[in-house]
Amino acid sequence: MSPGPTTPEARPTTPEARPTTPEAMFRVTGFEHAGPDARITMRTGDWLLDDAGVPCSGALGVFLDDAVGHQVFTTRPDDAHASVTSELSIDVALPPPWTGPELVAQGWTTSSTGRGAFTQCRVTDSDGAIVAVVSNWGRFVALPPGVPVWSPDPSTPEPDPALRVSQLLGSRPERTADGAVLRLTGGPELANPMGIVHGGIVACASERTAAATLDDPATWWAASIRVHYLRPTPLSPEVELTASVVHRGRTVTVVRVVGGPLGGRPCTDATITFRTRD
Ligand SMILES: CC(C)(COP(=O)(O)OP(=O)(O)OC[C@H]1O[C@@H](n2cnc3c(N)ncnc32)[C@H](O)[C@@H]1OP(=O)(O)O)[C@@H](O)C(=O)NCCC(=O)NCCSC(=O)Cc1ccccc1
Repeated sequence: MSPGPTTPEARPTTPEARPTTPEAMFRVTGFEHAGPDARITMRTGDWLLDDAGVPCSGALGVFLDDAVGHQVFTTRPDDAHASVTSELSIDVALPPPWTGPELVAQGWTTSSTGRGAFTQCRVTDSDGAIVAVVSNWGRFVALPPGVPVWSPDPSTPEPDPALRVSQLLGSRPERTADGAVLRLTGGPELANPMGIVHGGIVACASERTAAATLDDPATWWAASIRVHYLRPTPLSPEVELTASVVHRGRTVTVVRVVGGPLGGRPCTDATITFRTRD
């Protein structure tokens, strides 16, 4: 069945009407490095909420991709190189909601080669409870001409704090006979500095698309999100994410989400595992 276009939202802008960034949308700040270790924070707020007002694991995508991705970036061989996420594994240890006002990711480099690094981080909430454990196979790539070396900009203005995940992504998934589909119309707010869709945005959109296949979403939470980034996801034409249910159990549901440009080759292949909230 071919779905119609998903419901578009107004594109998030900042109070100054400047385009925002994935980091500003999801309140990811405080990039700190001390030797081989990293510390990054995400404030909690409405940007963690789904349309029903329930916090969702996908909203952690940008934060967690940055936490492990920035760790790879800092080990790049020189300023002529950047890094990309090749495979991201997010294990969410604690069902949401998580205690705010902030979540803290502490990361490290587990191993590195000339091609990239395997990095990991552990995320805690403001009670000190472990929220997630994350791994990343990151790869060095030549920095495209004209792209400056990435430096997180804490001065980027943030959009309206009342905006929830689907409003920040700019669209909602639709359930289909086979699963669910989400179409990202793709603006600069979804991109990383290299102009491709941010890996954390793909992780978030994949989890949101997978959740749309659930019969009673409020009774489930995404306990793991694993994304293979097969090739860069371009911002245009629109990006289509298609979810299909691999297994629908009583307490565990596994959903596969494949993403890429509409009508084009797949760029990402994600597996999301939902568990019941009991
Ligand atoms: C490089 C590798 C990871 C591994 O590749 P392998 O499998 O060994 O390589 P293979 O040569 O077989 O090529 C396979 C396909 O890949 C394409 N391609 C390869 N190299 C390049 C290149 N340099 N540039 C452009 N395309 C390249 C290549 O043309 C081919 O596609 P085709 O068949 O022609 O259509 C690749 O899978 C890839 O780019 N994945 C996507 C990663 C991604 O988008 N991650 C998420 C965003 S990261 C993020 O947001 C984090 C962040 C946050 C904030 C700030 C900064 C960062």
